[in-house]
Amino acid sequence: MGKADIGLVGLGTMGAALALNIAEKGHDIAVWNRTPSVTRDFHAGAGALADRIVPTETLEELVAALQPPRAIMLMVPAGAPVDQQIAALRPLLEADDLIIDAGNADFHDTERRARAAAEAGHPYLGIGVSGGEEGARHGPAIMGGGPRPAWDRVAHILTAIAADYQGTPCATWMGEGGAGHFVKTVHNGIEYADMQMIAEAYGAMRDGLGMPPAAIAEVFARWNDGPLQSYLIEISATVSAATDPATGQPMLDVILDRAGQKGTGRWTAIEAQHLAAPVPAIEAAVAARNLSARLAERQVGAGIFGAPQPLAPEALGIDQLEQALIAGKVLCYAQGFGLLAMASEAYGWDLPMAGIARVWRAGCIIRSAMLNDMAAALEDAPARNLIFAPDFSARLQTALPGLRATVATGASAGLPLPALAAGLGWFDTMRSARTTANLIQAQRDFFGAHGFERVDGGGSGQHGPWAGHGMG
Ligand SMILES: NC(=O)C1=CN([C@@H]2O[C@H](COP(=O)(O)OP(=O)(O)OC[C@H]3O[C@@H](n4cnc5c(N)ncnc54)[C@H](OP(=O)(O)O)[C@@H]3O)[C@@H](O)[C@H]2O)C=CC1
Ligand SMILES: O=C(CO)[C@H](O)[C@H](O)COP(=O)(O)O
Repeated sequence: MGKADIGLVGLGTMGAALALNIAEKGHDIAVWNRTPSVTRDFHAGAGALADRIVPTETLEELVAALQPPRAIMLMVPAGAPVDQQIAALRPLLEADDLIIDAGNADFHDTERRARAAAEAGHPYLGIGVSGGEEGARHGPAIMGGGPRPAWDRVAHILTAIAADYQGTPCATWMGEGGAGHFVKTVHNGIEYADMQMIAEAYGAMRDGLGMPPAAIAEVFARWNDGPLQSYLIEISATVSAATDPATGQPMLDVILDRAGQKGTGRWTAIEAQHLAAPVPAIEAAVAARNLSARLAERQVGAGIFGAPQPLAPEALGIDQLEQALIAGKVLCYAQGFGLLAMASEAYGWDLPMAGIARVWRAGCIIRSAMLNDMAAALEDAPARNLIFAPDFSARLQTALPGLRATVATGASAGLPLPALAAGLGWFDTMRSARTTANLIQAQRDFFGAHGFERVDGGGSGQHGPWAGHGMG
């Protein structure tokens, strides 16, 4: 073999799968891992693809194995490991050699690294890759960010390895700097909300309707044949049907209810707050993961206040729950796309809103039938709130009664449905031509002389007849 087309650092779950995918698509790849035995084992297990893979044990060997101008992809944990790898590689590289961070990253880090690279005259890309191990192996969704010429240099490899949606590769350049990692972050924020809402429907079936996992699995499988068709509903059916080999119990019943998180949902909520973008369903999903971690405290709460009340079978129908999830899904995607639109404007990215929906149609964790219709709606009017697109306002009109019934019934019984309820609260505010923020303004003016605008005009900075009564 001559020099390899691309290099990869980090042969963990994602890196190993991506390397095999790249080799399978006919590109020679040189790989390096911090722990050399991992590289050796990976190469030994690569089967027929081993011929296209160059295992290396030092970064010098990795660099020497690559065709200049080189391109090296990092697939290591976010944060310090990425900075460490850039610092270790840069002195070994030539000016035009390209480093690509393909892991998840806080987009502020990507912006900082991209700035430093640009100042030194080096190309740098931050790309979001979604799809988990299976996606990385057979076709992920790829959200690129950084200088367009750098993207163009590797686009033929990235589009070759990406998922394919009816002939269109799910790999798109999103914009300069940290745009790709920002889009991936919001993807994950939506992922959190989508997963949480599905988990809430599971909770309503398990704790409200007293259904066993096998029956819940059948419901998820049925929903996956309808408007909710998606990877997350599909895998919810699969995991609900699984049995624990050790105990013979339903697998879900032996898994502790404490959810992990690596930080991307939290980044979404933080960025939304920075931009004053309202994404309460995503924030509720992040909070739900944080609450899940407080197991001992929740057990004290259960002891004092008691468990949720079971529901009578006629209190909540499975069809109503399905409608609740359809509405919830539209609402959390509308919030996510709203955040992307605000970020696009604030950071001057000109994000391709419909293109984002198109990239998410296959390969990624949030892939679903609905995304194709979202792409069409965003194509029509990229900055419009998704719930105002005729297709989605019609879906909401149909599904909202189910969401209202689910949230109301759940609240009466004490079933926690924080993301569905937050989605509904956002919707009901979005449809209020007059909210109650006039009272907030009066309160602010009373205690802090902050001023307000009047409905009959006169500009900002007007005051109520309570001047001098304020405390603040
Ligand atoms: N798992 C998933 O579903 C997805 C993960 N991602 C992102 O991909 C990236 C990799 O994740 P994943 O493959 O799951 O992680 P793994 O934990 O499976 O692998 C991590 C890899 O990074 C290496 N590594 C860890 N720390 C350092 C360091 N300080 N310096 C150099 N190498 C280091 C490890 O090497 P060693 O063998 O020596 O420990 C290993 O090869 C992360 O950014 C993650 O957020 C993105 C999409 C999906
Ligand atoms: O990026 C991903 C999927 O898109 C990773 O699987 C990520 O780790 C998921 O986030 P978390 O670990 O916080 O649940």
